[in-house]
Amino acid sequence: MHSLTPSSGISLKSVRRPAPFRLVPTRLVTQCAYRFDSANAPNAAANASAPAPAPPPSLTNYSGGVGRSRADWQSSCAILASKVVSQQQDTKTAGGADNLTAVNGHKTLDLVPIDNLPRPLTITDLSPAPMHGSDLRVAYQGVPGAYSEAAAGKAYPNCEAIPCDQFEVAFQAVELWIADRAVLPVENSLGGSIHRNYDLLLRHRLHIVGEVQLPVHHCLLALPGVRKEYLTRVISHPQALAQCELTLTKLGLNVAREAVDDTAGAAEFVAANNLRDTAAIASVRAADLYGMQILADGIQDDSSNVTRFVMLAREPIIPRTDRPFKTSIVFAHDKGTSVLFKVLSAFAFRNISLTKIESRPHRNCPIRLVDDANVGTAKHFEYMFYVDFEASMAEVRAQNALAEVQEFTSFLRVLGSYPMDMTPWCPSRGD
Ligand SMILES: O=C(O)C(=O)C[C@]1(C(=O)O)C=C[C@@H](O)C=C1
Repeated sequence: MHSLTPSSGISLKSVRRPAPFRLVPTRLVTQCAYRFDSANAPNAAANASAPAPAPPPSLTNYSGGVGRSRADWQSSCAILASKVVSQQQDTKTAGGADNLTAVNGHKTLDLVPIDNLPRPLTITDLSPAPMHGSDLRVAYQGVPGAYSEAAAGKAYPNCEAIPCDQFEVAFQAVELWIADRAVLPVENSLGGSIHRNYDLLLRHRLHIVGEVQLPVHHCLLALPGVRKEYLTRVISHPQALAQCELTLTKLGLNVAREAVDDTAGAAEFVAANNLRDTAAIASVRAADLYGMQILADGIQDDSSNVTRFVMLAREPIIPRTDRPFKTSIVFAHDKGTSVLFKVLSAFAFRNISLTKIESRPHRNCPIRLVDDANVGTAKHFEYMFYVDFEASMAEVRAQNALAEVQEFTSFLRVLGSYPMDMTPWCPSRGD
């Protein structure tokens, strides 16, 4: 896939927008608050699939460890935040406590956490996490005009949307306290699951705190004056290309399809490079932002094209029973798929509906060999199973179902228990 980030050498100076965040690779894993997270249990597959990373170099002298208390966590994040490189921050004064304070918004952070002693709680430790409103910083993958930005706005009206060049960066932005939430696509009604984000949900320790379903209305965008006949290439996010596959053919476009990082980034790329033979599939907002002409409107293969996004936070929300909730879990068993029926029965017996099941390769143990002296060796694939079910973790039936599931699984983690998106159905529009 092409990357359209400024690092690809393409000058985007003509388009004025905040540059997406890019982070230096670093990993930090928080502790999971859910009772059913067996990641810390001996032999847990989670440990195999998401091993606690060695502390990054700047933390190697930090004998207090990471994640033992909220205060430790904040200090660690402050240090890790100093590793953040963004184009925005490059222009600011480099290094120093002031810089970190600006990034994290915690004026009282002690940035030299040398000793083992627990740090006293401060008033900032006790303040509740922001929920809605203009102060909330929400990370998304893509550039302004991406559907993920629209999803962030739907989930948290008036939030400050923070563009990130990769999904992984959006996770890290929350872990490093640069953002309060991340909003990430997990599945589309036409294109299916966004597998990368399932894998990242497991690798990182953020919690799903909500979901939004966004009608996705695609347009074919080209530079002003360009006609369809001039086109030799259409570029967009692979999901968007997949969602418009049939319509592109129906439009009689004999063009190469090329995948890039995000839809709006595709529009920006065409505009910034004055490409008259290339169209982008993106939103109406992207057309406005990057001065593109709409050659065809509503080109998704199905008018009810919807993408489901999840909202992620450092802390889980407290599950409730006064409104419809969904719970997302991931589990594995070292005896392969034979456990699946038992797990599904645990929900069926309690009348709990499953809304989604997804399997992904078990990264640490992808193949299981079963030797039969007479016949040879069977090579079975091993999986992580992701299940969404319609119940809140505050409900006894959900707790009992998971207690039963835990008996059959070598690893079980609750990714989040959160309110379902119950907004009235309104099919895809161009706004
Ligand atoms: O490229 C974008 O605009 C995105 O927000 C990403 C994304 C995706 O990953 O599926 C989101 C919604 C649409 O389904 C198409 C693309």
